[in-house]
This record gives sequence, structure tokens and C-alpha cells, in this order.
Amino acid sequence: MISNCDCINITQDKKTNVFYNFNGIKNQEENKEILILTESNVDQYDLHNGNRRQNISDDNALRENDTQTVHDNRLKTMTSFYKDILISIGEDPTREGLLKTPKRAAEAMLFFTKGYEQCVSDVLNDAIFEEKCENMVIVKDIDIYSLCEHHLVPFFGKVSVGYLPNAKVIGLSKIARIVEVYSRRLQVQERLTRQIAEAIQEAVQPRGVAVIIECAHMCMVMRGAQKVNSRTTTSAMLGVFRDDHKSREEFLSLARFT
Ligand SMILES: Nc1nc2c(ncn2[C@@H]2O[C@H](COP(=O)(O)OP(=O)(O)OP(=O)(O)O)[C@@H](O)[C@H]2O)c(=O)[nH]1
Repeated sequence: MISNCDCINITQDKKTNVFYNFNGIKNQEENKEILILTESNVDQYDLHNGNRRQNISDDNALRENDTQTVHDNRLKTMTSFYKDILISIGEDPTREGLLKTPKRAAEAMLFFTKGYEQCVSDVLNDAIFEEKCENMVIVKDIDIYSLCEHHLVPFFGKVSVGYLPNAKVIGLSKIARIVEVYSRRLQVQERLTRQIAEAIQEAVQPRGVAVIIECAHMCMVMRGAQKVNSRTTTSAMLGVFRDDHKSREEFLSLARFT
């Protein structure tokens, strides 16, 4: 903490040198007032572009350093907001069926966005192995559930990830964990696709990475355009997969996208 005024603390993120302020409830343990990002510092975090978390070595998830007290304060604040939402839609939050709903909804939202609690380097856990493998590795049909950042409603589907190793392989489960870190955040499908590809590229420096995602977006199904059967496919091809159509074809055929 570098300065303190009545109800706002200005804090410096040591990794990025970014200054940001929190408002809210006192954290007794650390004698800091820390609660929730304000609108002004969301820009500083470049949350919309996800730029701050592009680089594994500089990946610093927004809620990664939450203490239990900060987590409890988030939950308390969000519960109160959800109660207001119930009132705003004309409901009675005191009726029996809704008594616990604000807290449940707050817990659910924190779960849906739990990717902010982890960064890629945490989940990798050094599970990178030296291996003389030159053939394509594909992990396919990984289920994903994410939240569209425009409407805060779900999009979900499957992701397939392939890479051509270059003397190093990554623990298979870590591919699924990387997918989880980035999908459990507010997202657009294109950025999610790119972030997964770039994280694997950075982790094992393979000859190429291919990521393909197919999702149904509830913002297009349940509201708006209401196109129930629409699916969105996005891909990110890096290295050999971008330059060599045979490798790309092999990936698409093994991942069953052709
Ligand atoms: N490219 C992209 N667009 C998305 C994604 N998720 C939601 N969107 C789009 O974000 C857009 C937001 O458009 P707006 O016109 O600002 O919002 P809106 O009035 O709710 O739009 P409609 O959905 O057309 O009713 C919509 O076209 C959504 O389909 C995504 O993952 N990728």
C-alpha cells in the first residue's frame, strides 16, 4: 500500500507496477481496506483485452491473492447486490423460496469466475517433461463452460487442443487445467481460443499449437437473435499449424472437425 485516504486505498501491484484502488470493507488481518475492483481500475487491469494475463511468467489472476477475509467480503457484497436484483425484477427476496437465493447466486458467480483465482503458472506446477516426441499430441473434446462478457450468460461446448512437440511435452491434465483457468472468466470465444493457444506455446515452445472451440452461446439462444441451433467455431493456429496445411488437416481430421 502506498497511500491511504478516507475510504480508498491505492495499492501497487508488485508484478505489473500497476496502481489500483479498492473500496470497501476493512480487512482486519492486514489492516487494509480491500474489497472489490472499482470501474476505474478495471481499465488499468485491461480486463477486456485479457492482456495482463497473456504472458505466463507475468500471469497474475485478479483474485489470486485473496485472503479468506477478502473472499468473505466479496461474497457479502455480491449477496447484497443479488438481493437488489431480485427486488429490481419485482420479486420478494423475503419469500421462503428466495431467502437463500442471493447468497447461492453470489457463490455460483464466484465459481463461474474462479479462473480469476488462478494463473497458468500455478496450474502448470512444472509438469513440463523432456521427451523425444515429434508426433502430434491432441487432447480433444474438453468440456468448457464460460460466461459471455457482454451479457453475463453462459456459453459452453468443447475445445480440442493439439501441438507438435519440440523436445518437451506438457502434462496432459495441464492442458485441461489451462482451458479451465481461461474459460472460468468473463470471455469472448475468440480471446479464449487465442489465450489457450498462447499459454501452451509459451509453456513448451512446440513447433506449433492448434486450438479449436465449438460453443453454443446462450445470449444467442435464450434471448436476442434466439437462434436455438446456432454454434460458433473458433480456431487459433500457431507455428506449423498456421504455415503447413498438411499438419493443420491432420489436426482437424484427428480432432474430427473435417
Ligand atoms: N465475437 C463474439 N461476440 C460475442 C460473443 N459472445 C457474445 N457476443 C456478441 O456480443 C454482441 C453484443 O452486441 P450488442 O448489440 O452490444 O448487444 P445486444 O443488443 O444485446 O445484441 P443482441 O445479442 O444482438 O441482442 C452480440 O452480437 C453477441 O452475439 C463472443 O464470444 N464472441
